[in-house]
Amino acid sequence: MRVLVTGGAGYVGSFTVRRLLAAGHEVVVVDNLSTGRREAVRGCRLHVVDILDIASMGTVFEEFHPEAVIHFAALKSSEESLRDINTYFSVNLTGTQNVLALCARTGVERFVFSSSCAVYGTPQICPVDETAPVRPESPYGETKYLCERVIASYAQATGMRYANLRYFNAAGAADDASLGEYAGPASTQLLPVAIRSTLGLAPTLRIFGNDYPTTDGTALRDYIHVEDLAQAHVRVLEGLQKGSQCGPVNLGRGQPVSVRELIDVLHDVSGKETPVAMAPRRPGDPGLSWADPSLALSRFGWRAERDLDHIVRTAWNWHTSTPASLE
Ligand SMILES: O=c1ccn([C@@H]2O[C@H](COP(=O)(O)OP(=O)(O)O[C@H]3O[C@H](CO)[C@H](O)[C@H](O)[C@H]3O)[C@@H](O)[C@H]2O)c(=O)[nH]1
Repeated sequence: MRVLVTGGAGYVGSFTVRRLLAAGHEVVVVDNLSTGRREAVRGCRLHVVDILDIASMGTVFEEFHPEAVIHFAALKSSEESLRDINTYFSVNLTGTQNVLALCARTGVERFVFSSSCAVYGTPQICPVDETAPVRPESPYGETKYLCERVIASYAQATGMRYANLRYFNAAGAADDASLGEYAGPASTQLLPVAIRSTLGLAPTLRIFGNDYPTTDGTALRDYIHVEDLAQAHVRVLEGLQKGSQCGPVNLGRGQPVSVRELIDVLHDVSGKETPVAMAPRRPGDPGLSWADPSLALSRFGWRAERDLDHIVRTAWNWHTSTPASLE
């Protein structure tokens, strides 16, 4: 298949591109390199174009004539979105509308969207499945849900097949440390922040909240290895080709892990102590959020294969062997 990947120089995007190429697909990447890295794209063409620049995007679509689009390009911090609502709606929503308009114009048949568990906000029941009410708690989560709706409308009008993949907490790196996340000092994600503190590159790791209704009082999340996420994109894309049609699909391991547990595994992997201090809950953070991933298994035969130890070990190896990943 000819697959156009927006945001293919980013974290999950670059792993997905690598797997698409390995599966024999023809891939073109569009990325404005605002957070993505040129060096993360190997073996296919990279167009440095912004999804808000519809004229340049149109040229790429007309030259390449993709049969499928995987759309990653977006801003992804709930916290930042509270401070910059306009930019989030512009990049995430208007950007997605631009991509969809071009898909409709050029007859793209399959569309896979990078959505988020943020659409659920604080789930009332965990594990949360795709029938749960949608209640985003940040402009970021709101944009992801609105994009899902716009995609459904386009699909209804054009017959395009689609899937909205709701990721839980993406983490980890390649087994051979050849690819991973670039998590600069502004990153707020638990694992890179914890690794930074463990290496003495940042002050004490603050644990946001120890009064949640969990066994150790810290918040529960569903960490999923980036290679498993990448594999899911390829599986879903190929599944859509065979005729299955789908709206939202959770991508998680279905295993709740507390902040404390993750720090303990990091200790086992690194052999070092992570300096920690308790801090108040972070505003907007759900205490508990983990997936029921059974729909991805029944519809697409996909399930996560890598465990928490693998996630933490590959992240540690990547960040310690690639210091630029933390700069
Ligand atoms: O320094 C830190 C950073 C995080 N945490 C805790 O660790 C857990 C995970 O936090 P992350 O920031 O790693 O992840 P979130 O679950 O907050 O965010 C994830 O889900 C969001 C949607 O809700 C977005 O999709 C985001 O990109 C994705 O990383 C949370 O309980 C958080 O409070 C800490 O205790 N200390």
